[in-house]
Amino acid sequence: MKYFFSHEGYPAMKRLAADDKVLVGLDFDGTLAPIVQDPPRAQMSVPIAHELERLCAVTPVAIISGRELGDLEQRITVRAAYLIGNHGNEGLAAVTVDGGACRKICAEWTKQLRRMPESRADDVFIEPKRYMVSVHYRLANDHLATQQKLSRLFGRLKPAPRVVHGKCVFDLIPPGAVCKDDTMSLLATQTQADVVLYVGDDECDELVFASAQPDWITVRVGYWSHSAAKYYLRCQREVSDLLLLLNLRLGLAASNSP
Ligand SMILES: O=P(O)(O)OC[C@H]1O[C@H](O[C@H]2O[C@H](CO)[C@@H](O)[C@H](O)[C@H]2O)[C@H](O)[C@@H](O)[C@@H]1O
Repeated sequence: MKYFFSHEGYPAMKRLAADDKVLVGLDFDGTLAPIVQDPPRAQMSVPIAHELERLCAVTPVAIISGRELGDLEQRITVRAAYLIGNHGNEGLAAVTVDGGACRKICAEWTKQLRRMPESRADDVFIEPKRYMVSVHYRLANDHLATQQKLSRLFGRLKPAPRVVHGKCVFDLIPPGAVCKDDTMSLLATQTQADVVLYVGDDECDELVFASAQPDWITVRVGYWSHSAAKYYLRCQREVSDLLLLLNLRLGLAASNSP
């Protein structure tokens, strides 16, 4: 993994030029918004919101989140080409998932989990969504022990979920539902982009990094030695610098100057 804002990141920056069609994929929590203890309080900083608005005006931007679409819409007030919830299961016409079946499975998992005494702890929060169930444990004192306890519970769920581990959260994905890797690859084909850039920070985003085409520019927020991303940013605050750079490269700054 190379630091994006270094001479090693320069070839990637150079590819982000105004005469190419650049598709920008962005994750929300941990990327556009800093991680906070209380999920409803997550929001973009003013510089990030400002740069994102400018970027959306010049190039197709896809914001892909594990959040529900309605939740995401309240946090993203700019007009992005694609606003996608539940990792891709909401907001993208090309994804044809059986919503009714997913909802039934998620409701069933929620019921099963709520019946298990181990998941009723105050420090575990079950967030049922339409296309998946998220189980949060940020408030737990012992993260490792809680992770292990929850993983054992998930092994008892019927039907068996696909489990994706985020930041102090497990996403339980029903059979047949898509994840961010499927979503990004679909978008790259659909938009016929010359250059694809994807920025994210957790395990769902690692699925995109790992399945990316060799020429995609993949950027992880926060260094992790096992990451499949080519580049990293040191911290979430650097996302605004990346967006600013994109806006400069894509020519918006020039066209806005008096
Ligand atoms: O795909 P993302 O946009 O990264 O969404 C993934 C999950 O993000 C949210 O949870 C995470 O952020 C919270 C606020 O910072 C934090 O408290 C939590 O511990 C993180 O896991 C969101 O609440 C989930 O619904 C998303 O699935």
